[in-house]
Amino acid sequence: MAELHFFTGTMDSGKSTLALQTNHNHAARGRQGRIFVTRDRAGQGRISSRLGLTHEALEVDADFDFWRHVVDSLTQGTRIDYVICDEAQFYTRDQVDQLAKIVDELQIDVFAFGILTDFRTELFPGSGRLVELADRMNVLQVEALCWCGKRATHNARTENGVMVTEGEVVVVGDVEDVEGPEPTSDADADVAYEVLCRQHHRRRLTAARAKAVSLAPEPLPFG
Ligand SMILES: Nc1ncnc2c1ncn2[C@@H]1O[C@H](COP(=O)(O)OP(=O)(O)O)[C@@H](O)[C@H]1O
Ligand SMILES: Cc1cn([C@H]2C[C@H](O)[C@@H](COP(=O)(O)O)O2)c(=O)[nH]c1=O
Repeated sequence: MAELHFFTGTMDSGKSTLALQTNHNHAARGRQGRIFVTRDRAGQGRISSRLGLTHEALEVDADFDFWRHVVDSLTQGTRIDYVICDEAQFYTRDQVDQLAKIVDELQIDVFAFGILTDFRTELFPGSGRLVELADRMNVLQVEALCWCGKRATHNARTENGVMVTEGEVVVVGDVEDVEGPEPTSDADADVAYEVLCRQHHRRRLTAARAKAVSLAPEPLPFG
């Protein structure tokens, strides 16, 4: 029986790597796959992993109809045994419904990969629908870590090095090196991401801020 699989984890937890490994393992056994992505950091029509692997993929926009695309391909005689979907958090709820229909009606396996929540800790619509519909939901085994050493569970956004909790939901970007940039006050905000444990996300305590706080001089013992 075909299944709808949803693999999730924070940013930088290895989802794109696993997507490309999954594709490799199926293709190595002669299965024919279709690979889809939307708004990868590497640009249009590519899946890229921080381990250096990249693969071309079909770019999905908000109007793309997975069901139509797969049915048309099959009608034209193209074989499709499985479908890989990266950055699935950006898909619409309707698109995730189409993926479920592909599994149920066409018996094609779908492997979707994406982050669960945005920088405000709210579910992305596509990920929410995947949680609702997936046959199997898998949390990545390679844990990304907060600067404190605990498992990172949340994706924080920084602008000019300062954590923010308001703004556009979709801003393509990457995780900074652990300490992050020095805070600046440029008009054009430099957007980056950092993975944190829940406690440090709640307290808005990024690696850079934790370092600044720990280096602050002790208050003088007045009075
Ligand atoms: N230089 C490196 N050496 C070993 N592993 C690395 C290196 N750089 C990145 N990685 C691994 O790649 C993971 C990120 O993979 P990626 O597929 O890009 O993540 P995601 O798609 O979840 O954002 C990191 O968690 C880490 O395990
Ligand atoms: C938290 C959050 C992330 N994004 C963007 C940033 C990246 O381009 C992708 C996640 O990619 P990854 O392969 O999992 O690292 O999502 C966003 O647009 N909005 C957010 O709130």
